[in-house]
Amino acid sequence: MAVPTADILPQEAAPLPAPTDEVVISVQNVGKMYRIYDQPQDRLKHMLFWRFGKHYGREFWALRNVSFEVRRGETVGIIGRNGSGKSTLLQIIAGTLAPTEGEVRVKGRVAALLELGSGFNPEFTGRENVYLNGAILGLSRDEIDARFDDIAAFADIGEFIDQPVKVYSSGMYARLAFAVAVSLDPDILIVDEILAVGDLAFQQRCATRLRQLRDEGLTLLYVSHSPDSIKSVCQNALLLVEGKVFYKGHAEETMNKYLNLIREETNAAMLSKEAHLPRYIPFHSLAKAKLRYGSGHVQIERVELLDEDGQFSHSFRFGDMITILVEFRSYIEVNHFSCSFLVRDSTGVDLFGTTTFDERIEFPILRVGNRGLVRFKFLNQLRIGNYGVSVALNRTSQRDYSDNILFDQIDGAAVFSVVPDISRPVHYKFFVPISIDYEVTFE
Ligand SMILES: Nc1ncnc2c1ncn2[C@@H]1O[C@H](COP(=O)(O)OP(=O)(O)OP(=O)(O)O)[C@@H](O)[C@H]1O
Repeated sequence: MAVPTADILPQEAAPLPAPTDEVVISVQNVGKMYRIYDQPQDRLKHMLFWRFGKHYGREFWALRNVSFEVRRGETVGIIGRNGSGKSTLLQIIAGTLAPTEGEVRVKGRVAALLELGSGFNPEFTGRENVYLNGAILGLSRDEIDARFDDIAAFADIGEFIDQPVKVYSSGMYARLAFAVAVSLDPDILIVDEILAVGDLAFQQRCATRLRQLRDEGLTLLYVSHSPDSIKSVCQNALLLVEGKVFYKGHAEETMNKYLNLIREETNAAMLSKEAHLPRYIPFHSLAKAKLRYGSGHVQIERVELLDEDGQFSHSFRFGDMITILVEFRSYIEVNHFSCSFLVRDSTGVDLFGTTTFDERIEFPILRVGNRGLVRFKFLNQLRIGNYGVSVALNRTSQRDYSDNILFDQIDGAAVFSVVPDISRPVHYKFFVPISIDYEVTFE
């Protein structure tokens, strides 16, 4: 078997180049208002009479009081529910939409991959659009000539490059748009969901390219609905809720806030069906954990990592048995209790884990004041690196999780590292036991 060469081996996330202090995007108190008309004739009336101070229709603020700064070399993900204002914000920063109020300042050459249909002239061929976009970004014909083959190779759309863009499928369009944007050396790249339309191989190529550009110091704004995709590409992230910045921080923290928000909404809906339960019990123990959420009806009291000898440890080798110990206490009576864990890599991407419910373990009914513990034991098959463990307590009895209540979840409840063991290299993210069989024919 060919041994993978070092350059294709995934490395432990190298420290990213620190963003400089230079602010390249400054968004100050930005708001975007749309007027919503209940009757079609109100639009006309508004156009005719607003000058005289008479307004028709309702104001709807897609964005309001949005302020933040992005430094050169920073990679910022933007997440939020449908309609939270992500695309509006990107369009305002890209300069294709004017804000109703506030100010945006952008320094440097910007390439924007916004929604399908923007950026290319549909009547021109792919080739002509490449030259058009290059010219808009300030490149000379020679400079574009020098890059054209790379762009065509990355887009990989064959003879369609000489067809008008209007006959492209959405995937082809996205391929060419991405290839053009990343090949023209922008200082700032703005990417909306557009990548989601390409096939999986293309999405992976895009993600690899974005990481490469990020490591070379590109400033990136990246909208996606996938927390994992944001965590793997961005250092920091913004969470938009109803047109406002709800949180800005490290990408993993922001994604946790986002998932938390969704879980809290689901929890509130679920708890409202169970009128006998208090809505929320304040956390008593481990309460300082930063990324903790849930209803508090059952609470995590302690999380420890143990080695084979039952000793506390935060450092393991390949092949070691690791035990995650979770102690909990119940503040209500609970039927269908379940405990789960999840291991994440150093960029926050979820790797593996399970729930006692999925493993078909049935707990007795917990009574008020009951304490208990769960030990998850697994053989460490991870490569060298740092890992975080999230732990959660739930109520679940349905296979589709439709009655799920999240009692308590602590992200990063424990951390550990896997240290080198030269006798057993692990080339990719983790190893799974593999049986190998071979045949050699001798002539
Ligand atoms: N031209 C418009 N007129 C009226 N309302 C609009 C207009 N464009 C956008 N909106 C509204 O502004 C809000 C924000 O829209 P936007 O497309 O920015 O959200 P988003 O977070 O990108 O959503 P998604 O995840 O669905 O793409 C939505 O409620 C949308 O309906």
